[in-house]
Parts: sequence; C-alpha cells; structure tokens
Amino acid sequence: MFKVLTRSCNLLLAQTIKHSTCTTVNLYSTIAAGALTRLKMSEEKPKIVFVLGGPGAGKGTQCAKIVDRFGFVHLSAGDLLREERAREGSEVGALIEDYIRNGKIVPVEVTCSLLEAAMNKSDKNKFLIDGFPRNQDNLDGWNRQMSEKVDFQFVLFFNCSEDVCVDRCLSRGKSGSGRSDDNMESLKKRIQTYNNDSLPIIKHFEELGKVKQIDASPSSDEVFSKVEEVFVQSGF
Ligand SMILES: Nc1ncnc2c1ncn2[C@@H]1O[C@H](COP(=O)(O)OP(=O)(O)O)[C@@H](O)[C@H]1O
Ligand SMILES: Nc1ccn([C@@H]2O[C@H](COP(=O)(O)OP(=O)(O)O)[C@@H](O)[C@H]2O)c(=O)n1
Repeated sequence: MFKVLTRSCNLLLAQTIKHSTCTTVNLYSTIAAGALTRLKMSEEKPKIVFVLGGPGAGKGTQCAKIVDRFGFVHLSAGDLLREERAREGSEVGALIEDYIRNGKIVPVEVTCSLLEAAMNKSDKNKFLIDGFPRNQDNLDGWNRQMSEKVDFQFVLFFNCSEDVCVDRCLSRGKSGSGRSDDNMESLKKRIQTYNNDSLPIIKHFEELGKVKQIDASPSSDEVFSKVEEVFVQSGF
C-alpha cells in the first residue's frame, strides 16, 4: 500500500514539472489534500518562521537549537530535497541532483509539496522552514498553495559574509558532509544564486517589516543568544 501511494505521489511530482500551471495546481492540490484536511480540522493555523541566509551561514545549526529550546519542528527544504533525491524510485531524483549540484533552485511545485507533506506528518503546530522561500518562484508557489493555511510570523535572517560562508561550507565538506555541492565549483554558483535570487526575497520581507536579522559570524552559542532574544520577544 505504502509503495503504491509513494509511487502515485512520485508520478504526480514528475507530472507537476511537465504540465501547465493550471494542471500543476490541480495535481498539487491532490498531493496536498491530506494536509488541507488536517489544517482545517486543527483549531489554530500552524505558526511558520522562514529561516534564510547564505549557504553555510549556520541556518541548520541554529534551527537545531531553536527546536530544543522552543519546541519548533525543523523542516529544511534542502534536507527534504536530498531525501527525495535519495528515495528509491523517485522520478524527480535526477532533476533534484542537477539543480543542487549546479546551485540552482528546484521548481517550487516539488519543494512546496515536500514541505506540506512534512507538515502534515507532524502533530506539532510551530515550524521553522529553513532555506525557503529562496527565489521568486518559491515565494509565488508558497503564496498560491500555503499562505492561507498558515500563520506566518517572520523571517529569521542569518547575515554572514561570503568568505565566512564559503569557509564553513568547505569545512563541512572536508569533515564528511557527503554533500555534492560542498565544493568550490558548486559554491560559486550557490553564492551567485543567493545574491541574485534570494537576497531580493529577503529585501521583499524587509519592506514588509517582517525580517529579524542576526549577525551569523560569531560562535554558534553567541549567535543563539541573539536568536533566543528574538523568539522570546516574539512571544515564544
Ligand atoms: N556560528 C558558527 N561558527 C562557526 N561554524 C559554524 C557556525 N554555525 C555553523 N557552523 C558550521 O558551519 C557549517 C555550516 O553550518 P550549517 O548550520 O550546516 O549551515 P546552513 O544550514 O546555513 O548551510 C557546519 O559545518 C557548522 O558546523
Ligand atoms: N528552497 C530550496 C532550498 C534548497 N534548494 C536546493 O538545495 C541546495 C542546498 O540547500 P540547503 O538549504 O540544504 O543548503 P545551504 O545552501 O543553505 O547550505 C540549494 O543550493 C538548492 O540547489 C532548492 O532548490 N530550493
């Protein structure tokens, strides 16, 4: 049964990329139907914090601490994409690998459906969405499919210089991250994508007064003490 369901979901994901926007929305709605029912049944919409910052800024490291201290669920868009890439029989695995290795942003239909499915699996009501939305396509897709179903709080933005980001990713690669993009060639493309596509999204949220910016260059404990202040001040 599980295999059949997984395969259908897989096919839907593959079709999603091939078809027009209209069909995409229909297919996406099918994937998300379970989540929708769940969200409707729950009294409160889930609270969402987007976590953004350059590659290697320390988003995942800080998210783990926020989970421990404030009871959020951490959903990393990158981790979900890597899991889907590794799943046997995935019809979008090769596509995901191509995007990741080249530092490009995977089409939102794939990423958003993985995020919603992961939210649906959880019985918690507070989510850190790490590494998303990373470009205009991500933001538009989220607004189409999810914004009405959640209670968006703010963007937690880890600001970090390019040099520090690169050093951290290269060290992560050397210490065995096993990631196909923790190398100089992929990093150049990831940084370019971050500057060209992700920074404008952060600017957009800034204009809405929704960004909590943290200097990510100090030690992870020092960074977390600032993060803690932000969450306490925001009522968590
Ligand atoms: N404040 C920090 N100071 C030094 N190294 C850090 C800090 N935060 C994270 N790291 C290290 O840098 C690398 C990237 O951190 P990670 O949390 O995976 O970043 P991201 O999720 O933003 O890509 C990891 O090897 C991590 O251990
Ligand atoms: N919303 C997202 C997030 C990640 N990704 C892909 O996953 C890669 C790794 O993202 P990540 O968030 O795990 O890692 P960092 O680049 O932040 O270190 C990105 O470079 C993209 O190729 C994506 O396509 N869409």
